Amino acid sequence: MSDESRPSPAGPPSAPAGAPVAAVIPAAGRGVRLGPGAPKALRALNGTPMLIHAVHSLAASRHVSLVVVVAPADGPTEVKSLLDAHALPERTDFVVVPGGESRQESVALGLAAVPPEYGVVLVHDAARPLVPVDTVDAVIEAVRAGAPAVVPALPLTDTVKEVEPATEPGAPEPVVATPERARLRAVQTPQGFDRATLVRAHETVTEDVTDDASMVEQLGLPVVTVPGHEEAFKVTRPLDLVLAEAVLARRRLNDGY
Ligand SMILES: Nc1ccn([C@@H]2O[C@H](COP(=O)(O)OP(=O)(O)OP(=O)(O)O)[C@@H](O)[C@H]2O)c(=O)n1
Ligand SMILES: C[C@](O)(CO)[C@H](O)COP(=O)(O)O
Repeated sequence: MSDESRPSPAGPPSAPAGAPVAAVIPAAGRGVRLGPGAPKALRALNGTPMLIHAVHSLAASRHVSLVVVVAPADGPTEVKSLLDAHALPERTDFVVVPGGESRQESVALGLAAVPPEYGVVLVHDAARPLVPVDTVDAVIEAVRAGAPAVVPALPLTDTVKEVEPATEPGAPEPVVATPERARLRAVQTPQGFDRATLVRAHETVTEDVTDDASMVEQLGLPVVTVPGHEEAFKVTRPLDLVLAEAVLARRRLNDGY
């Protein structure tokens, strides 16, 4: 454990009280599941790039004083111009770094650009552009209260089956088990961390994972949930673009966003 963490002889490492908060936004993915086009984070939602919506959502929290955007490997200049072209809160600093081949690598590159004084680090998918600020703040509050890792989570509405994956696309897959749905959660971002814990997780875990919190689980440290939000959904497939634009239209009607 690094000296940056709060001394905690009896418990897990935790962020120093009142530690400043940085957000790392991985935005370097191609968006293959969305279909052909520009990198997903640069595609427009109601005329504004998804990434700009995501940056606004994180910078809306008065606790977030640094945002590190992890751009497509060949796109930092374009992303810097995009950030310059949009009005963003003056109390927040913005940094852009090039991303890697996988989400995990991109997060590690973004994390390396966070100065050590930021004791709390959020990792937020650019592909979740509409996360409400209350969700962001709930994650920050739980990390500041002493949890080394916090994830926003929602109960599932579908029943989930474990299968023996087919080797050919579309082939029937034998069902192996039906996990008890009441014990399952779908997790979202931002995921929040004591900075030293996240750095250690990225230094230690080398296998592929699909979220950062699972790396902390592998260290044997506790990860806790806070309530997620249905508007924090991930834009993954084309129908998600329709939903995101509908959410924006509803917000515009309700509060002029
Ligand atoms: N090499 C990568 C891959 C993904 N991401 C980011 O990680 C987040 C979650 O990934 P996902 O939704 O899977 O995005 P893509 O990898 O772009 O999607 P796909 O798998 O459909 O290509 C996105 O904000 C994406 O930009 C990243 O920064 N670097
Ligand atoms: C991190 C994440 O958004 C949590 O649900 C998710 O695991 C990212 O998955 P993806 O397949 O890389 O989009």
